[in-house]
Amino acid sequence: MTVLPPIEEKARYVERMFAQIAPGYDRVNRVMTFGLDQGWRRRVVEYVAPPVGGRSLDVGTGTGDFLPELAAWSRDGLAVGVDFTLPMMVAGQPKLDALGARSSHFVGGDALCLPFPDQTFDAITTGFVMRNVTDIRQAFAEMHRVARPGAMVACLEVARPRNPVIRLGHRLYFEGVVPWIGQLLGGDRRAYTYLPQSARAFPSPDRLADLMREAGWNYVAYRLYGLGAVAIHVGAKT
Ligand SMILES: C[S@@+](CC[C@H](N)C(=O)[O-])C[C@H]1O[C@@H](n2cnc3c(N)ncnc32)[C@H](O)[C@@H]1O
Repeated sequence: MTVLPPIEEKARYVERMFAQIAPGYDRVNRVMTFGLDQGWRRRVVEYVAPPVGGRSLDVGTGTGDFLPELAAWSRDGLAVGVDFTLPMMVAGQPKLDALGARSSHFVGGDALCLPFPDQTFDAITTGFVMRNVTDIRQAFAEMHRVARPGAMVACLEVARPRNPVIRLGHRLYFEGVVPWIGQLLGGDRRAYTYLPQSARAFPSPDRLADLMREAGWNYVAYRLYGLGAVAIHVGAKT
């Protein structure tokens, strides 16, 4: 049975879902990915290489898992996480407090209409967000608008392994086990049923690369990680 909402209800559905799972979100992520998710995020930040003193942006930041790494790279610069689900950012606030950095901030806002002027950021990241937006091309176009010339974007998202055996194992795990992990550790089976279903409906890595190009990004390329279960796409604003 599908739990995917109709497109016109998707944004509201997504916001409500993440508000509900916010307190257990990080815990479920670590368990569900066997602790690999933080390594993938570090790799994403390496790809965009925020310059010292520069400004970086994480779109759909959730609990702000990218922000400590972005802040570490830009040191006395600025790291901003934008999201439209307030409880996710509230759950992540202790991470920013622990940084003790005045230069990391959460901002409420929509990825499809970012609340920043043109050419503001030197580096842009986004992780596990594009599956949830109603218009992927528009989200990448907004990132392109707020990027300075020379800035890089990197996008971490789920993918479906190409090897048929791994693909089958991945499907059994993702569709059979993950919802139960979500129920046990996050208290919400439905949200973790949405996850594999939204992943199935998500464009292939090649198609996602095309959408980035159509949104204005140049030198778009991607690499697969986690036996092909996730992809990191990168692009540059020239
Ligand atoms: C799966 S979480 C990912 C959080 C974080 N990026 C990470 O790596 O863990 C997806 C996040 O995207 C946010 N999101 C989805 N659509 C959005 C939109 N249109 N504008 C802003 N945030 C959005 C959700 O609120 C949620 O916090």
